[in-house]
Amino acid sequence: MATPTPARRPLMAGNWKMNLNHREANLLIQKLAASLNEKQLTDVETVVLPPYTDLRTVQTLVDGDKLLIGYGAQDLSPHKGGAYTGEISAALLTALGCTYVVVGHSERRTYHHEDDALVNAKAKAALASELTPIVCVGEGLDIREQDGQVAYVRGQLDGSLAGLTAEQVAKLVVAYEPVWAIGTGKTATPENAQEVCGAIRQRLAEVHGQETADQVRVLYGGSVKAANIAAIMAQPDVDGALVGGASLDAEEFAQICRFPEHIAR
Ligand SMILES: O=C(CO)COP(=O)(O)O
Repeated sequence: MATPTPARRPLMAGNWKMNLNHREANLLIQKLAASLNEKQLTDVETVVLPPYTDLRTVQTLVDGDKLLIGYGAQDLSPHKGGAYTGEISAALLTALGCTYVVVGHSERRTYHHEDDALVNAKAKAALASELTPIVCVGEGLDIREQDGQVAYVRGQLDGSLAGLTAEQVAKLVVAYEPVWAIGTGKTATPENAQEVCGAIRQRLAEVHGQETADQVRVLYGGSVKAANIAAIMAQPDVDGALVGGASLDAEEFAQICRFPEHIAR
């Protein structure tokens, strides 16, 4: 008899992007902590990804009040340290208690010309420091209009995860964020999300084996809100969400993290 697949714990990660200073971060974390009880924070892993300048504040709150809220950064340098003006290394992030880091967000790929090779180097730098990379992939509107999303995302995934062992892949998170759905209010349908998240898991299984693929959490991102999270989470290969705009409102993000209650209703 096949061993049952261990359940993947849902993960809701709030990408604040370039929003909220450290005082505003303080307020949002306090409100979030007040809106979610211990069971909710145990059932669904809740993570915030603030700007670098907020990380010390978030660390102080999380440590001081023993909050069950994880945190991390939105990017990191592929280099270990040294003369790289303006960059932040994995070691600087782990020193602040970060456990996650986003790599290859479409805004970095577009505005900073980051390619799969650089995303791959960043994922490796994160893993070498015990940080969990959230590796972002996703097609633009032109590719979606030609129905090329699956092939495109498979290519991005192969490039971004090149040279990683199955053991390393099992530890990371992949986020599927169709570029046309980011900040536009156009959410992919739950079926659109499942098609590509399922294809991501299938590709991971082809390269690293089914057992590894079954451990990887695959998130959907793009105009996720409290109103659409339950339908997205009902898809078998979607294990959570990478939330932008809606994560800046503590109550909205808390409602997203409480999605099992929306499903039960
Ligand atoms: O880019 C995103 C998260 O990383 C999605 O942003 P929105 O939720 O604002 O569409």
